[in-house]
Formats: sequence, structure tokens, C-alpha cells
Amino acid sequence: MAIPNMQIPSRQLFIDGEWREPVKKNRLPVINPATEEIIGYIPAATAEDVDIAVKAARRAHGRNGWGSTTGAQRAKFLRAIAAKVLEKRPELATLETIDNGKPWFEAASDIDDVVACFEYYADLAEALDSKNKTEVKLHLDSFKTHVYKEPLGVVGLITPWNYPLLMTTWKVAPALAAGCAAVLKPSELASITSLELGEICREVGLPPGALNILTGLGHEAGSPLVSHPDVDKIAFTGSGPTGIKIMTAAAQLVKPVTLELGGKSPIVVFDDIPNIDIAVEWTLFGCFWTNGQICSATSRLIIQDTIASQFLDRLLEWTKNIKISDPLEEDCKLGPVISRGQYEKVLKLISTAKNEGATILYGGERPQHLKKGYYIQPTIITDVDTSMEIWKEEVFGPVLCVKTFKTEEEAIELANDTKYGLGAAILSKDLDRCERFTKAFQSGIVWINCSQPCFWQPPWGGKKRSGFGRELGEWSLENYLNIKQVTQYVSDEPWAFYKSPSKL
Ligand SMILES: NC(=O)c1ccc[n+]([C@@H]2O[C@H](COP(=O)([O-])OP(=O)(O)OC[C@H]3O[C@@H](n4cnc5c(N)ncnc54)[C@H](O)[C@@H]3O)[C@@H](O)[C@H]2O)c1
Ligand SMILES: NCCCC=O
Ligand code: NA
Repeated sequence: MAIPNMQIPSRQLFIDGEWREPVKKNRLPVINPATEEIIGYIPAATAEDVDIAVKAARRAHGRNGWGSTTGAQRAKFLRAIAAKVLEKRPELATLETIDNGKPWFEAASDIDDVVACFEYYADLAEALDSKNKTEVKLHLDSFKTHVYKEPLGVVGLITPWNYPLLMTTWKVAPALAAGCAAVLKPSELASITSLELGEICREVGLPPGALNILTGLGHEAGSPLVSHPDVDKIAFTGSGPTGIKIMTAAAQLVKPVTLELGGKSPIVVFDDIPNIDIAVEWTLFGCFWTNGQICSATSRLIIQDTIASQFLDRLLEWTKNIKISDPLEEDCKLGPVISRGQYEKVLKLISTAKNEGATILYGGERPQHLKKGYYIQPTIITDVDTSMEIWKEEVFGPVLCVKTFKTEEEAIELANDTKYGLGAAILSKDLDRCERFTKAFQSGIVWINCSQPCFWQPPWGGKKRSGFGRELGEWSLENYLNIKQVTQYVSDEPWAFYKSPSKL
């Protein structure tokens, strides 16, 4: 398919179903990480805009508003959004690529996931109509109880830049499906496609205020959203340090949060893998896909010593074959990282690894053929010690570190030797062993004989410092529902706790 050429549309903040200039009229530059050029501007919201957007969301949610619609009514809007996203797929993929740097075909496949996600939550919204009132059996006949599921209210959704429209959708689709009104704050480093979602909402006639989109900086737009007293919940995906700030601020108002944070996930490879090339490819994909900027990247390869040398030789050959280019080029498999800041951070982590005694087996530098753009070669680091920063800290770039093991016990210990707990992968022919590892991994996601495939039906999320709460599947819908207990006294008899005055 021909990749369309696109200019960044000039947009304002999306509030109450309209485009509105930010109160302070500030804008932020949009930088294409492949060229380092400014390709447009996005509005920069501040606390004043947050307040206007939250009020719009509250009105939208209020009596007879979005929060009172049936699931079936909401499903129609979600399906209409899905259809529009699909219609605009090529353009959205290009916008995502020039904003984020991911290869165009990856961006297009993310847009397919966006479509599927909106359709999936349309189905769940409809199903909610028959599931939102459930009887709870009691041990007494004099009472009847049911549980009523209702939309939580106005929710704040704060998202990162690595899968811009997809991470937005993981929150917006279930929030709208549940009947919440939302204020979305996408990452300032890649907001373009989230703003286009505003245009799509306008085109399909989503009731004004049901979804509001505020672009801007974290401390100027995100922080006031978290602290706003009329926001009932914050769903956040991003880094650990920001997650801590958000949880701390939300705690002051006893506001619930879900946190999807970073990771340092392991991939354990045993010497019984039936095909070395298949295992090598999953290892590469697990760490270098999305330009290495995946929260669940299996960035620690833990390889059995008996095949380590053979495996690493083959890994090197495959790695040298990865096409690094402008992400708009066909067959590009690795584009630039998101920003100058990220580029410098990744190179610094690589040089620290070197200074700490690790070996840069491959990569570690800017590719020679690309003079501009935030490109970093896919990098493989060996002779890693568990005390090194490269073993412990999330890189969020195309960097794989390697350690060998002899026994299962040692492999499990190394796999769990991390403060994070998002994903974990095992490659082995022995399915009993895979089962043992599934139980032993301290993580929210386990991949067996693969790494990274991500579907919208199962739950997604981590433990330890990768956060808590689950997105995707039916679990995400629960994030946006209030569970209300309704208990009715159905007996004609008096309660008889106090003495009746008539009997005195
Ligand atoms: N667990 C997951 O599912 C998942 C998915 C994608 C990314 N991530 C993680 O996200 C991180 C990369 O994303 P990032 O660099 O955009 O993260 P980040 O924490 O820098 O920013 C995330 C969002 O938070 C906002 N923000 C920043 N400071 C804020 C504050 N004080 N109050 C409120 N909002 C604030 C930002 O503007 C942005 O919209 C990585 O650590 C990655 O692992 C996790
Ligand atoms: N494939 C989606 C992974 C989300 C985290 O980065
Ligand atoms: Na950008």
C-alpha cells in the first residue's frame, strides 16, 4: 500500500465537543524524531483548561447525560468511532510515524488494534445492559440484595508516547463503554493522533463533553487533572517516577488510580528449543520491536550456558540484518527513539554499562548511514553483572542485556531479580517446565515460546513496581464502574431492635 504524505493538522484543545484555544494560548512544538525537525504545534493546556474540561465532562456525565445512556446506545458511538478510525487508517498511521518514529507498518498495525479495541468495548458495553444488575443470594429471606454496576463518573486518563493512539484507546474505549465521561491527557511527545481522535468524535457526533482531550505538559496539564477535586479516578500509563507523583497527589483526595508503569522483563531460553532461528527471532522482536520502546520489552536475555555461544552468534547475524531507516521507508524495522532526551538517556545507559565492565557485543552507537534523527543501533550487551545499572534499570530503547544460567533454579532467580513485574517469557520445548516458570515468574503477563504478542481480550498489567490494576479485556471495564450494593427489606415484620413505645 502507498504510504500517504501528511502535514500535521493544526488543532486546538478538544473540550465539550468543540475545538478551543487554550486559555493561555500557548503551543508546544511537534518534533519528527526521524528528522529532528519541528513539523507542527500542539496546544499546551494549563490548570485553567483542565477546569473547563472537567466541568464539561461533569455536565456530560450528569443526569440524563452520557452516564445515563444504555450500553447499547454507547456501543453505537464506539462502533462509529472504530469505523472512522479504519477509514482514516493510512493517514493516522503516517501521523503516528512522523510524530513517534515507529515504522509505518507497525503504526498501521497499531491502528488496526485501535479499531478492534473500540469494537470490542462496544460489545462489552452492550453486554453490560444485561449484567449491570445481579442478585446476591443472602442467608435471610427478609432481605433481598443486588449489585448494581454504574459508571464511576468523570475520569482522568493520562497516557505515554510509545503507542500513542493505542494507549489512548486502551483507556478511552472502556471508559466510554462503561458510561464515564473522560478527560484525556496524552503525552506531549506524541499527541497528534489522540487529537485526531477528537475530530473523529466530532464527526460521529459523540455527545459534547463525553470525551475531552487536553494536550500539554505533564506538570502543567497532567498534574492539575490528577489534583482536580471533581475527577473521580485517574488511569495512568507511563514511567515509575511519574506514577509515584500521581499516586501521591491522588492519595490526598483518596482518589483511586490504576498505574501501568515500566518494566525490565526477562526472556529465559533453554537449550531444548527445537529451532534456534525461531527462538532468536522472538528474542529480537521481544526487545527491538517498536524501536525498543515497549513497556513489556523482554530486555534481559537469560540463556542456558550450553547453547549460549551458538545462540549469540545467530542473534548477531539476525541483528545485523535489521533494517534501520526512516520509518516511512518500506521494510524499515527499526526507526529512531522518540526524542533527543531519550536518545541521550539510552546512550548514557550503554556507556555506563561499558564503564561498569560489560561488553558491547553489537551496536551501542548511532548507525553510520543516518546523520540526522534519534537513531540508535540495536544493541546487545554481554558480561553483565546483576549489580549493573543495565541489568536493573528500564532502558526503553533497543538494548538487550544477556546473562547465562546453568539450572532452572538459577534461571528463575535471575528472571525475578528485578523490582519490576510486568512481562516474562520462556522459550522451551518442555511444557511442564514452561508451567513451572509460569507459576514462578513474578509478573502480570507470561509469554510461552513467544514474546510481546498482545491481544485486547486478555488482561494487561503488572505487579511489583510495574504498577497495579488491569487494562484490556473485561477487566478494564471494571476500572470504570462503581459497584453499588442495593439491599431491600422485604419482610412485613417489624425490625424489633428497639422496644416499641406502644408496648411500654
Ligand atoms: N505498563 C504499561 O502498560 C505501559 C505501557 C506503555 C508505556 N509504559 C511506560 O511508560 C514509560 C514511557 O512513557 P513516558 O515517557 O511518556 O512516561 P512519563 O511518565 O514521562 O509520561 C507519561 C504521561 O504522564 C504525563 N505526566 C508527566 N508528569 C506528570 C505529572 N506530574 N502529573 C500528571 N501527569 C504527568 C506526561 O505528560 C505523559 O502524558 C515507560 O516507563 C514505559 O515502560 C508502560
Ligand atoms: N503492545 C502494547 C504494549 C504496550 C506497552 O508498551
Ligand atoms: Na513527536
